[in-house]
Amino acid sequence: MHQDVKEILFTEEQIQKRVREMGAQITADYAGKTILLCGILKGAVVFYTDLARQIQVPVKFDFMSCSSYGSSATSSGAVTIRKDMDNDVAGKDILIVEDIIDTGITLSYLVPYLKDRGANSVKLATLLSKPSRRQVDIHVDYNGFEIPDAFVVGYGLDYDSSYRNLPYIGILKEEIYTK
Ligand SMILES: O=P(O)(O)OC[C@H]1O[C@H](OP(=O)(O)OP(=O)(O)O)[C@H](O)[C@@H]1O
Ligand code: HPA
Ligand SMILES: [Mg+2]
Repeated sequence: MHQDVKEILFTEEQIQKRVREMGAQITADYAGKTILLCGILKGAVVFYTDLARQIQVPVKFDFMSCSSYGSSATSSGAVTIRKDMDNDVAGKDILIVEDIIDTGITLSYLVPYLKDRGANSVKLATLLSKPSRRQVDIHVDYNGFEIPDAFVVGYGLDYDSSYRNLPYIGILKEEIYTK
């Protein structure tokens, strides 16, 4: 285990099992359709590539970049779009893929943004959810795990751009982000 990690919440095996279940559910729900998978850079990348390979209806890949955390452990509250999708979203069935929903500020900004541009449907797949921290009420269609109010890293999730490549999800030691 990495020395900055206090506790492992989900092992590689537990994550893979849950991602397979989510892929099966999405495959069943989208039968006969093509999904435009919109990954939110950068945290979602690891989950995105695993989830996409568990979905058995046609998918197209696309990404957006919009950041609110920067190099902090708390949300700035302001969402800025750094990179938009390349595809025209009108008439498409979009599945937004996120690593985590925390305050809900990022997703509550993105969903109306895409719906207003004429998407046929916009659904959400998040690997993690921290319900105790929610500031905006938002419906998540597919969620992997609910987690307690702790800052987590690994499997794509970072603190100040580090730890994204850890294969598990762990709680970061408080002394790392309070110093
Ligand atoms: O529900 P919220 O409180 O809005 O938090 C969730 C968002 O914060 C993180 O992104 P971040 O801004 O850290 O960018 P990153 O994915 O590049 O790390 C995470 O990947 C989500 O996009
Ligand atoms: O717990 C978290 N870890 C990493 N990034 C995050 N963005 C929102 N919450 C978190
Ligand atoms: Mg981040």
